[in-house]
Amino acid sequence: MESNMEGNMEVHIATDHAGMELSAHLVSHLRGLGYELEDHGPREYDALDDYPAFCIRAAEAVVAARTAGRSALGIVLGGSGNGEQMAANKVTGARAALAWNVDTAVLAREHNDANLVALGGRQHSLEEATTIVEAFLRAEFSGDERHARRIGKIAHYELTGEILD
Ligand SMILES: O=C[C@H](O)[C@H](O)[C@H](O)COP(=O)(O)O
Repeated sequence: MESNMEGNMEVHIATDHAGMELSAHLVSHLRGLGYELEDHGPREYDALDDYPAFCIRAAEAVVAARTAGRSALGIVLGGSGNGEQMAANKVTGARAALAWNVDTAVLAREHNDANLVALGGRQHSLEEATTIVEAFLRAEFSGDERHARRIGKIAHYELTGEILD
């Protein structure tokens, strides 16, 4: 049974240069709250770095942990969060949602069972982004049949190429 209790939750984080300040802040803040943080980089600031590898590695780690039965969520950061979300969503089993306020973050968990959140570091203050991320990590999937059914249709297409109406 998954639990979103801080002490029981792996959080995989990745960014590019545009989200590095936010990433460093979140790593330290979330560790302080008791989350088990794994930082997928980058290690050093490089204004010409490319987000796909960092985000794909974080998404792979989230999917692997959840497949192994562990509680895990991911955070991918960039200037807008757009490309980071796209990259993470190329990993089979990843459901990365771009959140821009607390509501979209909570709905991503409650309705879409998102396992990663994407955020734009250039779109929020550190405080606002932290509030959004915390809301995402604390929210839970509702489990409602209609939401599970819709997520199932996405997964079915991902795995088979068949579109279910
Ligand atoms: O979707 C992509 C992200 O927002 C990137 O962080 C952004 O494109 C990086 O922009 P730049 O290379 O101009 O710093």
